[in-house]
Amino acid sequence: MTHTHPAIHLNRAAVAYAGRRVLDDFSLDITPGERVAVIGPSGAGKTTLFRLIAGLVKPAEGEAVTLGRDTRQLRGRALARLRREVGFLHQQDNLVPQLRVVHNVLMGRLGHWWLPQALLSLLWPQQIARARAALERVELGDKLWSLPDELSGGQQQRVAVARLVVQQPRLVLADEPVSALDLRLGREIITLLCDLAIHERVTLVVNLHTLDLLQGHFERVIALCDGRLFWQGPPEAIDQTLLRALYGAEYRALHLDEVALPGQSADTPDDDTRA
Ligand SMILES: Nc1ncnc2c1ncn2[C@@H]1O[C@H](COP(=O)(O)OP(=O)(O)OP(=O)(O)O)[C@@H](O)[C@H]1O
Repeated sequence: MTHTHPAIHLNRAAVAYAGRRVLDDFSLDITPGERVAVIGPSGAGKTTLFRLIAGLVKPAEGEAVTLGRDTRQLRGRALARLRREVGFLHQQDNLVPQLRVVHNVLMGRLGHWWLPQALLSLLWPQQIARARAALERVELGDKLWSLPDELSGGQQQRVAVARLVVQQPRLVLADEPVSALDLRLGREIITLLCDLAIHERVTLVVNLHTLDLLQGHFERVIALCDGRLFWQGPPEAIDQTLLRALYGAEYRALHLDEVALPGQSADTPDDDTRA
């Protein structure tokens, strides 16, 4: 199926909390299947941007259209349909600790099931083969019956990716999905997300604090500062001058001068360079 409209269309959108604007005059188009990283200093509005795209907050001004639906108009069933088509991945707490991995993965199907099937699945998981296949894709096929607490942080994030696999969303919004992981594990998760985006033609938007992971994964980077679009372009165009201007006082504290940027091929780690 071809989608003629952009996956995300923001037109001069503004978001305010208690009268204070935290996103302003924000225009952005993201095409279906595009892989985009969102960067910027603390408090720049990155999470708010994700909430706007997901329809969790409405624009105070301008418009926000996600997967062809104007989020200002969305209620009831239309909102539920959008939720089914948008997959989320957070920094942590993606899994329900009381539920075994198989149930957590199959929660990705909840939006597709009728209530009786969802309830039945809690007693005896429906579509175990589907859950197992998704877990094998993230190399956790042997953890079907484990509890989340029995898994490492990296494994828990991979289970959350397996849940996205069974959900089959058209758009994945990943808000700091690797901030709690070390660089190697973070790279694994970003690679899995990008593989999902490439093979299933899912649009992927990732709020990324670990700038070393821009290398080889994303087609476009969007930089936010003070609630506005500060810069956008290909990862290779990012240099230290841009990072210093974008992050200001945080530049040194975050050791951004040590980041391996995509444009500095001599210093970049040996990594997957598909994009
Ligand atoms: N629910 C809320 N009520 C009031 N203010 C909020 C709320 N959520 C966020 N803010 C404020 O909006 C601004 C943008 O916050 P947001 O979480 O979008 O930034 P961010 O770029 O994701 O930051 P970080 O990288 O630190 O997570 C901040 O000043 C924040 O304090």
